[in-house]
Amino acid sequence: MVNVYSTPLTTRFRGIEVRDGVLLAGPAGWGEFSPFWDYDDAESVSWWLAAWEAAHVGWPPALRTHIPVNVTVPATDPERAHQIVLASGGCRTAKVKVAERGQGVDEEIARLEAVRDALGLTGAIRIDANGAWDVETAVERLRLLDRAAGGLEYVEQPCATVPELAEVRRRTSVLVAADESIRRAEDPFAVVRAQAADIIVLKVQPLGGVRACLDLAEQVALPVVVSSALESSVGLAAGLALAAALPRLDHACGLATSQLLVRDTVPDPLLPVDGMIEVRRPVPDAASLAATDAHLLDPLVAQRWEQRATRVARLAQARPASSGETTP
Ligand SMILES: O=C(O)CCC(=O)C1=CC=C[C@@H](O)[C@@H]1C(=O)O
Ligand SMILES: [Mg+2]
Repeated sequence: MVNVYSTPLTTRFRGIEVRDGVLLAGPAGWGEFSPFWDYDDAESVSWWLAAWEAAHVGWPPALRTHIPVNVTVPATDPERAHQIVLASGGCRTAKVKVAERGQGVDEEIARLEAVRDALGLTGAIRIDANGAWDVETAVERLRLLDRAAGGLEYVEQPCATVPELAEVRRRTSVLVAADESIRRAEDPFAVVRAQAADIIVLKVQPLGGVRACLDLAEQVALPVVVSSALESSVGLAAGLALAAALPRLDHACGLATSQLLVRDTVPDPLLPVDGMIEVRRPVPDAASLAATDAHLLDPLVAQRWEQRATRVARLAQARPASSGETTP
């Protein structure tokens, strides 16, 4: 039986209210395999490779001991957004979700004003539209939201496609970060060729592991923000390992998302203190595994994960290995 975890989220995020996934223990430590349910088996192979690397290979040496992180503010009302920032463990950067279906610009402005109020004048605010805007909407919204925030550090994935990102980047002074255009792209270098981004967001699981991300960062040669895929602390540790191993790290990382989970899979979750998370690798124990055990909470979900992990592991084994890679 594999370890399947499940936990409610404190606030609805990315359209989901529960986070679940598989935890693997191997000779190098624990790994997490938790592709969102909208990723099919083929797209989930890179998530499997990241978990396999964590459990069987381990990560390159850390160059730093603490990583500055952003608090992640879901598309919630201003009062709650304010509270989330104040309760963030001293984060000096906030990433605020915008472009939520059913919400309008007034709600976004109110959210950003509340976040600025909670952060004070010196904090940084970034926003993430998850590709929801067309170019005209992006240019217009950025003008309003930049003002409401008292200055934006950057906008993450304002539009869906690379040409659109490039056009937004040309037409606004707000810096543009690429997320989905890197992690879900056939060709992550299209962003570079089109000069479509100032910053790239790297997520360890969708990009196939810490080493794969380090290689990508080297080749892309743009500033990097390491962000989570909303994992439990077992998966977050891989993001921290990447942030710690990057030769350069100029921005806070999106790794404080254990704060969005009602329960974590380890007794000592990766949470910020003074806006930084310590680079370490927490280990699940019997109590934390039992408290999040999907076999007890939702046996059907546990079964779906076991089947999914088996299918995706098979696909991972069947794929041709790239040169120098340790294969599962
Ligand atoms: O970057 C952060 O602050 C936290 C992670 C985060 O925002 C995301 C994690 C996983 C899925 C995404 O919808 C979302 C993102 O788009 O960056
Ligand atoms: Mg994003």
